[in-house]
Amino acid sequence: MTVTESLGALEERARRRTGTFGDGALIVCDSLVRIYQSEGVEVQALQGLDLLVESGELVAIVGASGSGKSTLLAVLSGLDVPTAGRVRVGPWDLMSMTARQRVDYRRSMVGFVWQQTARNIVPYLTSAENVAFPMALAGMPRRAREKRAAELLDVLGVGYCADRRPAQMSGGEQQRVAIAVALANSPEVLFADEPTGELDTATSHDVLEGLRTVNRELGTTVVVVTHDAGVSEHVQRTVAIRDGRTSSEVVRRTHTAEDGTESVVAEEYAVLDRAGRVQLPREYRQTLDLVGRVRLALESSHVSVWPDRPTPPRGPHGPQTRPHDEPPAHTGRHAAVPAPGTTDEEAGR
Ligand SMILES: Nc1ncnc2c1ncn2[C@@H]1O[C@H](COP(=O)(O)OP(=O)(O)OP(=O)(O)O)[C@@H](O)[C@H]1O
Repeated sequence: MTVTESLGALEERARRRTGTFGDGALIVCDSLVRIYQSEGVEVQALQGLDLLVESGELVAIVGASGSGKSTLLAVLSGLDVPTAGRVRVGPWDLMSMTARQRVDYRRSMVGFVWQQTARNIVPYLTSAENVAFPMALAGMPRRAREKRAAELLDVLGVGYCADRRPAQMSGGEQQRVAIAVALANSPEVLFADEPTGELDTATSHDVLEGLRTVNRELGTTVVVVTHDAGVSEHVQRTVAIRDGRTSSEVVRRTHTAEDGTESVVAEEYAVLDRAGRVQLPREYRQTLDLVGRVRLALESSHVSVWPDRPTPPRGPHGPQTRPHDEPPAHTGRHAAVPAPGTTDEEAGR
């Protein structure tokens, strides 16, 4: 098959592609924008953020202070409404929910663990009573809620804390009890906002492992927002947010060698957003001196990016074959970035 034929086949496939962004995903954030007005100044906390989370995933969202993590979680938890975009969690459209639906969503679909333990658990109740409390509000009979509270505390490895009040437990134990409280009414999704923010490294490890156990054993989808760089060891996928957009992802997979030995392989990806934008890592840009504009070339299996430097003349006296480190001659498939004529409207934004 020639390169031209193969590109034609790719283009035909692209034309046939249908469906809405995020079909089938449990959580869909599509071009989310959140603008705050503060003393006459506009702050764009989310700048067209795209994110998909599948049912059953354990995902960490990381990013520097101010990158938009808490804003995203406030939107996903139904506490805040974005300025523009589309956001759906399961069957719930978070852009158009009524106040009543928002309460139902927060009671039945999602659970929360916050950084401040005092926000998660009531100080004068024991751990077992704390976990049973949301079940009592939901009308579950006493025996059933006592049984479920004991089971959840066991799953989180804090069964021995059942009769203790928060002041009689360490910060890590309190956060694991908080996870059990959040799971009391069997939410499909658990959101955790900096759950290890006030903990030391060893205790943080226990809390993150608690989230992993919940994901594995109860099948709950977990989204954890954190500064904690060590989090990627505990999750399948780490999504990095920069300037209110997803910028890169690290995916961890278990690789089984021919002799049966298993190892975990972490691969880093750049994120291609809905408008086709991708952020090149700084070290790539510096190494190849990519500044201002670059040339793109569509190949049969990949896209290459070339520095914008003059290429040697071609023709009867020029090189007949293309050296390995030069872009191919212009075929109409090259473009400066952004691609000429590609407006935001055309990109569907
Ligand atoms: N209520 C608000 N009013 C005005 N600006 C806000 C408000 N909330 C957040 N911002 C701004 O939006 C941007 C994103 O904030 P956000 O709290 O989402 O970031 P973050 O990544 O969670 O940061 P941190 O890790 O420090 O909590 C920041 O510039 C912040 O100052």
